[in-house]
Amino acid sequence: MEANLGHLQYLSVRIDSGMFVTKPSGSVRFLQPISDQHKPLPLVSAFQQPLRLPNRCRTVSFGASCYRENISGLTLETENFHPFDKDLLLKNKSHEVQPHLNGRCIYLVGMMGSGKTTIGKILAKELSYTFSDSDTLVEQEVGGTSVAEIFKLHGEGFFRDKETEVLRKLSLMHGFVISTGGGIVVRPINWKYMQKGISIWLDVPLEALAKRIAAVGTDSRPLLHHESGNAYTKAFRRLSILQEERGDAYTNANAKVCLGSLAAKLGFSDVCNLTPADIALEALVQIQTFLEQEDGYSTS
Ligand SMILES: Nc1ncnc2c1ncn2[C@@H]1O[C@H](COP(=O)(O)OP(=O)(O)O)[C@@H](O)[C@H]1O
Ligand SMILES: O=C(O)C1=C[C@@H](OP(=O)(O)O)[C@@H](O)[C@H](O)C1
Repeated sequence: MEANLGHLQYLSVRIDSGMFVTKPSGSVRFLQPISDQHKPLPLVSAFQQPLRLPNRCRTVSFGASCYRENISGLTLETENFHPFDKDLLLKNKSHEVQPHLNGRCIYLVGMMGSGKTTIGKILAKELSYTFSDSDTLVEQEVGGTSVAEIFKLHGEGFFRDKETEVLRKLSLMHGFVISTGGGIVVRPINWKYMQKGISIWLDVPLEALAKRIAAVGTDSRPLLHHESGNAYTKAFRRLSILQEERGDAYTNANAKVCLGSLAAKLGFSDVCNLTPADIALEALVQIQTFLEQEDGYSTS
């Protein structure tokens, strides 16, 4: 059962206060079916209002006004809850999605700095999958040589061949969340391997990518390392060119998390306000939508 949280809402339902959490879309989600077995309070009305705190943490105050009719006269009780627990939301969503994956691997694709590693690790933990990183596997294949060194010593073509070989091996595996290198999308053969699993594109605005990369430096990302200028400007300039060159290769992914749309949905003016947990949750929602379309299953 869901009720929209966009405005002050009045509900007229019988609920047990321990049975709901809020969804990032701004709706209330009941964790269990509501039934008389749970001995709920006879709830006459309830209201809730999303609050924006100065530290950007979203919380929801849920006021419940309950009239108990079994006592002589009416008793009014009002409580406030803070049910916005992202860990719980993530856990619930991954429990919903996990059985429908049938062990299929999840491939995260996106530009450098889009958060494939950060989000991939969260997804792997929540889905009880193993996290892997295609760049790390390439480095291992080349005797522990870093990606930057591989580019310097052998060139990009050599790196791309190793990347494809690593992907071929991964495509035979089950139960992995894989953070891929940003350029993996350019070779059609790589898509053939990724189609064994489910691919999800983290679509992040260039400004945010450049900010993140400027913060950590370009040493480990050889394709961004030549330009002059300050770290943000050179990252932004080079990322724009790469994005242009890659065209719409990322759109081959089965599902997409668009950070711009997600921020708007959650009421943020800037994608920088989105936490990795927000993004991981949205990734699971998008994977679920893909699976529903693919298999016709529904969790609702
Ligand atoms: N949602 C986020 N908000 C802020 N910084 C992030 C977010 N996701 C990732 N980062 C930071 O951006 C940088 C690149 O992230 P990473 O996960 O390594 O990206 P990728 O694997 O796609 O290259 C890291 O320093 C990481 O901490
Ligand atoms: O976009 C690219 O072509 C690359 C992205 C890098 O991975 P990340 O996306 O993990 O930074 C790495 O594979 C290599 O530096 C090339």
